[in-house]
Amino acid sequence: MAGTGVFTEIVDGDQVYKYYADGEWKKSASGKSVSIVNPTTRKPQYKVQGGATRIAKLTCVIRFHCGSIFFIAFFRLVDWVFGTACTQEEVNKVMEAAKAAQKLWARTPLWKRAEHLHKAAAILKEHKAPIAECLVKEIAKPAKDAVTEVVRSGDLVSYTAEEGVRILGEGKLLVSDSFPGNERSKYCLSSKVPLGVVLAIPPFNYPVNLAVSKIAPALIAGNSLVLKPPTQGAVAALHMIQCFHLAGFPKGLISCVTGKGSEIGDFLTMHPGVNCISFTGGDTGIAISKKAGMIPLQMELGGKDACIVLEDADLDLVASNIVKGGYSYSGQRCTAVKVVLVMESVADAIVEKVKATMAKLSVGSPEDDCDITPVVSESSANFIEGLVKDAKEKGATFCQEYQREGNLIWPLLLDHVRPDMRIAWEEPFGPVLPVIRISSVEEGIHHCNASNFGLQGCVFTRDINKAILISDAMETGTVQINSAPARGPDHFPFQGLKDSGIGSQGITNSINMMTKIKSTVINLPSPSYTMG
Ligand SMILES: NC(=O)C1=CN([C@@H]2O[C@H](COP(=O)(O)OP(=O)(O)OC[C@H]3O[C@@H](n4cnc5c(N)ncnc54)[C@H](OP(=O)(O)O)[C@@H]3O)[C@@H](O)[C@H]2O)C=CC1
Ligand SMILES: O=C(O)C(O)COP(=O)(O)O
Repeated sequence: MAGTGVFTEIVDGDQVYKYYADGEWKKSASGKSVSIVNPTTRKPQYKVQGGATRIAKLTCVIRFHCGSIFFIAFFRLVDWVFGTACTQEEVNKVMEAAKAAQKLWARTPLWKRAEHLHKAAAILKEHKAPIAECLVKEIAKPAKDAVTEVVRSGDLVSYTAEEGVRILGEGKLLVSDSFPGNERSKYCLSSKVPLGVVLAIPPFNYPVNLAVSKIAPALIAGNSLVLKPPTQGAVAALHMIQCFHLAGFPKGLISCVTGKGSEIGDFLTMHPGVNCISFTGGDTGIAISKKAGMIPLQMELGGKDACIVLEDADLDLVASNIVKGGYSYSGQRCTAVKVVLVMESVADAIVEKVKATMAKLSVGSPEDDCDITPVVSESSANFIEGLVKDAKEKGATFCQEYQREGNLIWPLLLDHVRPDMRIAWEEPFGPVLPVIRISSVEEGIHHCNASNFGLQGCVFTRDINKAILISDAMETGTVQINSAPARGPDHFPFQGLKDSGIGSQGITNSINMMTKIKSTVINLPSPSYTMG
């Protein structure tokens, strides 16, 4: 059970989860806590260190009632000065400890770093049940998917350890005589060295998996790591961190500070002690990339993944992929199918097949492992409802009746969506999927490329030549042929173009991204040619 057994020390007597710094679980001097609301019951479930002060709450009231930018800015400033999440002093200490620990860790043999990671992976998997329980309660992830997230995370950590040993164990030797005008008198040895302190900020929908996808590459490459988990999902992340603690990593190497991103985020992302930021989330990432200093950034942001369906597609395969891709975890995946662009001649058939498959989806609580569960927050449900209302007003065809109870929204397919509707472009992050009927492949590609996002896309056709041409024309980081978009397997490259991100994830790419190249050049007194 969460917070018990090996996890007892991570929670205090008042049932507030502690933050993790310098190898210890601590209570913040802020003396405040933030409640994590269970999306299903809509009641407070857990508490973590940090939290909104009265002033922050007042800020919201004033924003609501008068909306004055001046008042908002003033109260935000007051709020910032008085501090609400883990305090700035605590963050400073975390950064100092991370810097010191990193110097020693970088001198730890690679195979030993890998051993630690393998140990953490095994502990993580051993404790999958309490961590999955947190995912169910904090983010309403269906019970089986919650367990899968933890197991997948353990596998990711182990694979990263193995991959790190392989790719970091290799360097390059360059010789000078390949460049015009040079003799073979210089040998350049280049290898990958750590960046320093990596700041990891994952989103609510994979608080464990998208945390370890940053933690493991950072650590195997010899960096230290500071995690700011999403508030919704923080308790699952703190349990995961305890697994790393139990694996015996040196003090200060890994830290986890909690508190609302809106309050603690700027201080963290602009902290001079941070040498790299790996962020996954929404538009916040765009703002961070403008504020962060001259450090490497890995940004995985939103998406509006298009599914282009040609006349010759296997329609049953298309329908099952649209339902899986559009509605898994209630559409709260950056890689969810977010718009279907189907050729008019097969549109009726596809819509009927999708409707029939959707009718089999169970709707209810994550504890019952339902397919469709409540979305993460009331504000998210309200946002989704706004998109649905807009589509209704503008004449979309509702394939099912719109239903909502609290944060639970029944899966909805909207047919005959047109480009003037918000749902054609915006990311609902919920179980609502628009269908746009197209009369040519070019029209589909044009819609896909007109989006400000460019994460993934997919195309369904039996003609591989057409599929390749379409894939090449789509401005997205990945195109799936005959399958719905997906990030995994986790060693595949994963990247977004345009507003969907900077850099590339995937185990190998993340390890490389969290290192820099260091060269040592040996200058010989006279040219030397092998076997010469
Ligand atoms: N491309 C990808 O791989 C993925 C993209 N996403 C995108 O993320 C969005 C939904 O996730 P969501 O968690 O709501 O995204 P957010 O961008 O709201 O939050 C992501 C993380 O950033 C933190 N944060 C918030 N404000 C700041 C700040 N000013 N500075 C630093 N950190 C901050 C959040 O903390 P807190 O929770 O405390 O606010 C959270 O940990 C969708 O747009 C989705 O498409 C989601 C998953 C994967
Ligand atoms: O966070 C997300 O939404 C992803 O990175 C998608 O992961 P998935 O394709 O494995 O669900």
